[in-house]
Amino acid sequence: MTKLHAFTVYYVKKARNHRWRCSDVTFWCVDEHLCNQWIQALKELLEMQKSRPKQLLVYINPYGGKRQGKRIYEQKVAPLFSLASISTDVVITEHANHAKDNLFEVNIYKYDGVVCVGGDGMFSEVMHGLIGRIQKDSGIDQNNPKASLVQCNIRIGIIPAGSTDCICYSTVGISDPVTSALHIIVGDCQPLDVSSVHHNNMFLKYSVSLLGYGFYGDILKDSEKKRWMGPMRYDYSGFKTFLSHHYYEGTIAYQPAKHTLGSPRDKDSCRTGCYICKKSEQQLAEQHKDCGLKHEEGEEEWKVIKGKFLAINAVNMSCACPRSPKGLSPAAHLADGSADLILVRKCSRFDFLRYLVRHTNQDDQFDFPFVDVYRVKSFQFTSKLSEDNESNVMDIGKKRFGQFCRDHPACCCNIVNSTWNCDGETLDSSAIEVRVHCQLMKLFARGIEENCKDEAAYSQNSAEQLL
Ligand SMILES: CCCCCCCCCCCCC/C=C/[C@@H](O)[C@H](COP(=O)(O)O)NC(C)=O
Ligand SMILES: Nc1ncnc2c1ncn2[C@@H]1O[C@H](COP(=O)(O)OP(=O)(O)O)[C@@H](O)[C@H]1O
Ligand SMILES: [Ca+2]
Repeated sequence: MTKLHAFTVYYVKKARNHRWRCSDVTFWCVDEHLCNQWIQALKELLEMQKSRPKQLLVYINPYGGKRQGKRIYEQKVAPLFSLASISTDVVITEHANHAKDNLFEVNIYKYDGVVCVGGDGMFSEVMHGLIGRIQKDSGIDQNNPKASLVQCNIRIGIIPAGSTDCICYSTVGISDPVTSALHIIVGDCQPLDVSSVHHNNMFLKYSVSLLGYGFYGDILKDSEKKRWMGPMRYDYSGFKTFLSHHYYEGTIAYQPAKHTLGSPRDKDSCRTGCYICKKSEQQLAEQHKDCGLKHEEGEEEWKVIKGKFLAINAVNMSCACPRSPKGLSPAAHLADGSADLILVRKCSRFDFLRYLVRHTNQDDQFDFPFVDVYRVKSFQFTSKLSEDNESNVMDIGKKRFGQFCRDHPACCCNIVNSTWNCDGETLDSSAIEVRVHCQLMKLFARGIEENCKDEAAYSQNSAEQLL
């Protein structure tokens, strides 16, 4: 009978398996003044949330994964952004490198973040654009492998719409567009280590997830020809590569990561608020403070390993994905300034299969005599082919390996090199120099949250956050 006044509050509701959903509740009352007071108070509270983005630059790869990027963004993400009063500039990419090139042209500083809708390859492109742009604007030469790179404070949000979506899964705990959109809206921030990859004093790429030679390099190379198959191409090429059972000879030199507290065989993994990553953040801040007195990194010890390898994988994060929920290195940290270097030596097909299967169950994939894992802050790799030509792996910077393969007689090229898979894109050189840059960039994420024991009680209590 009486006139009612109302307002609706939208909030995040946590569901199972790290999934977030948007829910709403409407409040009614008869007193108009009281209702307005509530609205005003809530608006002021929201205004105080300084970490929430107001303006975003969005890149959509319409051809990633199952080619659903545009639909996913328009139907699931854009309505949430507008509900949260976020304004967006949207670019639908027309070709590879469109997003990357665009980031060198636009005024990136007017945005609170960049969103990429696509897979790991698309994320990689946006990250290269953003990190490259910041270095350019700061006068840093990316070709110098020893350069101290400038941290990028413009956060990247990943709306998963690719094939593997390992970076999203490893930083959020699930590949789900709505969950990722909500992490962007509430303004989460997760720092991330980035590896730089050089060859011969020339910058090649950055990597945040997997740098893989041998098995994962060969899968990627074969699967690129099968793009029309969509995400299935990795199963097809994976099976084919497994049967081919190629191994590669080479030398690895690495510098152990002595600054971090963890080890790759730890039972605990990196979770929201991880103290090992916090410790690295403190060390980084101290380094920035007394940068004049910085100790020479190059002086520290190098360990050298020669051998025949089925796979060489360097991962900056666990690389968990729906295919392997605990990932390639379950105890790797998102932001500790180190990478886990996994060496799988020549072994039988059966043993290699046992190793692969352990990525999908609870057994320890490092507990094999032919698998070694090291936590490193930098490493170099040279294949046997290049080595025969040039001798000292420690001096790869001075030499010109690229020349060798092209000039080599065709007859030997069957036993040649594999290629590096760098976050889902192939590299042209096999000889590379890699260095981990602690927390070089930031994501709209908070790492994987600890599983709650009582999920039912959880969703009723503190788990809700105002939109
Ligand atoms: C019985 C056999 C079991 C096989 C389990 C093997 C574990 C699979 C672990 C995959 C780790 C993938 C790391 C992520 C790589 C992506 O950057 C890349 C590119 O992803 P994108 O296509 O851009 O989404 N994907 C691949 C397969 O190379
Ligand atoms: N419009 C486009 N046309 C063709 N390729 C594109 C386009 N936009 C982006 N790309 C490239 O597609 C590659 C793969 O995209 P990604 O979104 O990672 O999908 P997937 O996970 O299926 O590999 C990226 O390396 C990116 O550079
Ligand atoms: Ca790391």
